[in-house]
Amino acid sequence: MSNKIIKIALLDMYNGEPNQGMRCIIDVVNRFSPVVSFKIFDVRVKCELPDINKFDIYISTGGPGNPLIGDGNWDVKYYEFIDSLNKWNNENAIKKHVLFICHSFQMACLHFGLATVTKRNDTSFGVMTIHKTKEGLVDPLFEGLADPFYAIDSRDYQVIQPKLSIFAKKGAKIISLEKIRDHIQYERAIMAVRFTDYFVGTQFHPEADPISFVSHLRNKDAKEKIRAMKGKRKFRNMLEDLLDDDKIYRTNETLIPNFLRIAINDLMKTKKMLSN
Ligand SMILES: NC(=O)CC[C@H](N)C(=O)O
Repeated sequence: MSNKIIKIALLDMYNGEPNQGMRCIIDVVNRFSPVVSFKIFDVRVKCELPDINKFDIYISTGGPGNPLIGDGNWDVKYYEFIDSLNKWNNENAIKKHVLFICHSFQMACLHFGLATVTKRNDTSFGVMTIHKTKEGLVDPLFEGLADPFYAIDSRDYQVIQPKLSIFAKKGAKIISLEKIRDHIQYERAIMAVRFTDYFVGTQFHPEADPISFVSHLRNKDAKEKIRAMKGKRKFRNMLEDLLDDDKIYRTNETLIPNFLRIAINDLMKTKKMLSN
């Protein structure tokens, strides 16, 4: 493995299915290539998980299917792995920073007992507005993003019914929420959680770039499905949103870079302190 100072593990949760997420995450991580190197772990197909002694930063991706169900093997190991990172952070000065995206975010919320995960009535797919909570307004993950900001959402499941007493007990915070939906009976889903100072997760896809979205829509069936779901006008508006500098481009250029910058600064500081 390379000698670059900071080592990143990418936990591929895509179960071998074609996706845009990995390419986008690698693209963002490569913007930090002077100081970081990365390695990919195929969690669901090969049950691969990194050795926590060897990596500083972890990005756990989105993925297909029901987040409540694993195969009894990779999911058990994955949860044990999260526990071992948490334990590490409680016992060591040099911290492990983790970003959980979409499927991984849902699994982390379940694992920490913070909320309920249910299937939505319909798929959520497209450019969405994401609303910061009061705590989200001051969270460094969102620095440089407006309120609301825009992100790509792609999911059938939702994290709802937060158990606020468990949030309080663990010091976790809801930092963003879904837009207010048309029908009043729907609760707004949780779109991002700060689990600890070092673990944070988003329901949406902060790695997505406009090209990845358009590539997805080159599949005719996918395109027709989304167009039928949204109606022609909303579909066209969504395509226009992709071109705006301050929407998907802004989120792609801001959120994961914030996460990485915060983690790298913290690691450099503590590693230097300990070597003095
Ligand atoms: N893009 C994703 O990671 C989707 C997460 C989950 N499989 C869902 O459908 O809600």
